[in-house]
Amino acid sequence: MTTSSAVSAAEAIAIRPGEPLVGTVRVDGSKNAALPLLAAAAALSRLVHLSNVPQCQDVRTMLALLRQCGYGIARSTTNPEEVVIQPISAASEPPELADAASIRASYYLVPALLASCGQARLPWPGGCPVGERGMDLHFRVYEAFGDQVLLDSVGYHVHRAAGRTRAVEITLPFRSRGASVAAILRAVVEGCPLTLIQPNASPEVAEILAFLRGAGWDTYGDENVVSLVPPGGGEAGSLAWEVPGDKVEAVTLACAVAVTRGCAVIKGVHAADVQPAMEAFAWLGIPAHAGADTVTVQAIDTQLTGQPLRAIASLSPGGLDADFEPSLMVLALGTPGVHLFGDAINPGRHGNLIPQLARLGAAIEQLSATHCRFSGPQRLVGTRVTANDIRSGSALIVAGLTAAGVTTVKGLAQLRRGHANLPRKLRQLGADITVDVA
Ligand SMILES: CC(=O)N[C@H]1[C@@H](OP(=O)(O)OP(=O)(O)OC[C@H]2O[C@@H](n3ccc(=O)[nH]c3=O)[C@H](O)[C@@H]2O)O[C@H](CO)[C@@H](O)[C@@H]1O
Ligand SMILES: C=C(OP(=O)(O)O)C(=O)O
Repeated sequence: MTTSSAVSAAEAIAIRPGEPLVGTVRVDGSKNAALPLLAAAAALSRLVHLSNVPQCQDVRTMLALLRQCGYGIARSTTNPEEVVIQPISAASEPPELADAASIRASYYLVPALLASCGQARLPWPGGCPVGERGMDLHFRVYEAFGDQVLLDSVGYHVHRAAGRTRAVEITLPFRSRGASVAAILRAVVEGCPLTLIQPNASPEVAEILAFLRGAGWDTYGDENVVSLVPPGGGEAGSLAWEVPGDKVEAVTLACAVAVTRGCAVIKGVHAADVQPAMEAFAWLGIPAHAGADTVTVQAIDTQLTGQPLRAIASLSPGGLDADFEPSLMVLALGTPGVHLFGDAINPGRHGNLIPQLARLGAAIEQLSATHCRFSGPQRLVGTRVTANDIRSGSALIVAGLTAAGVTTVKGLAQLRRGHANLPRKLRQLGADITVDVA
C-alpha cells in the first residue's frame, strides 16, 4: 500500500469512513476553463502567460496537442502551473492529432488550426463517455463563417472560407457551451465582429469574453446575446491571465465535507460560479456560504430540512451545471426527503453512476435513462466500484467517506483526467484515503 499521488490506471483508491472532515483546502485551476483558455491563446496568436493551469491529464493532452500544432509551450520550472504559449507563423500542412480523440475539448483547436493551416482535420472528440455528444452546432458555426465542413467515420475536416468575412450573426438552437466558445474563437481568428444569440451563459464562456477583453476586444455578454468587436490596430503585446479556480472541484469538496458533517473552508473559487450548488445546500439545510474567494461549509450539528431536492442539470442561465450533479446526488442520499435528479445534457451519466451507487447499497429508482428519484437518508456499505467518468468517480469517492467499511474505487484514469489530485485534497481535510494496488 502507498499514499503516493503517482498512481497508475491499474491502481485503485481505498476510502474508509472516519472523523468529520475539517480544515482548509485550496482548489486547483479549472480544467473546463483552462482548456478553452489555452485554445483562445492559440487563436489570438499572441504570447500568453497563463497561471493557475491545473496539472490534470486533459490539460496535459491539450498542451501536447498545441505543441504538435507548432505552438511553443513552456512550463515554469519553479511553478508548473504557469504556462507560456508562444504564437506560430503559418504552417502548410495540418498536423495529425491522433490524441485529440481522447479529450472532448480538442474541438476548441479548430479556429487556431484554420488560422495557421487554413484547414483543421481532427478525429471525433472523446472525453467522458456520457452518451451521444454531438458537434452539429459547431459545424453550423463554421458554416456561418463560410467554412466548408466534411465528415467521415474517423472525424471531421474544416476548410477555411476563401474570402474575408465582415461580420457574423448566429442564433444557437440551444445553449451549447462548446459551440458558443467555437463561435467566439472563430470570430477571433477572422478578426470580425460576432453577434451570438442564445449563447451559453456559463462562467467558462464569460471567462473567455473577459480574456478577450484583456486582449483588447470589445466584448459583451448577457443571457440573450454575446457580441464581439475586434480591437483597432496597434501593437499586440503579451498577455497574462489566471485560470479561475475549479468550481466543480470546490462543489465536490463541499459535498465531501457535508456528508461527513464536517466544517471546512475551500479556497480559490469564485462565489458566483458555485451559486446553484450553494442553493441546493441551503435547501437541504446544510449551512454553506460562498464568499469572494472561498466556500465555507459548516455541517456540524446541522438541522436538516427534510425538503425534497430537485436537482435537474440545465444549460439555462443560472441553471445547475451538469458536472455538479453526481456529488450532489451522493449528498442527497444522506439527507432526509424524496429527491429528484436529472441530467439530459449528458444522457449517459446516470448509467455510469447509478449502478455503481447501487453496488454500495443505494436504492435509486430510475424513472428514465436521465432521471431518477430516491429517498434519503440511506446507509451505504463499501465495496469495489468503478469510476466510469470524471464526475461519477469523484462522487463515488464522496460516497466512500460515509459508506461502512472500505470503498475501493478503480478507474483512476478517468478521475485524473479532470483533477490533478483530488485524494490529496481530501486527505488534507482528514479523509482516510489510500492508494491500493487493485
Ligand atoms: C470540456 C468541457 O468543458 N466539457 C463540458 C462541456 O461539454 P460539452 O462540450 O459536451 O457541452 P455542450 O454544452 O457544448 O453540449 C451539451 C450537450 O449538447 C449536445 N451537443 C453539443 C454541441 C453540439 O454541437 N451538438 C450537440 O448535440 C451534446 O450532447 C452535449 O453533450 O459542457 C458540459 C455542460 O454543458 C459539461 O458537462 C462538460 O464538462
Ligand atoms: C464531462 C466532462 O468533461 P469532458 O466534456 O471533457 O468529457 C467533465 O469535465 O465532467
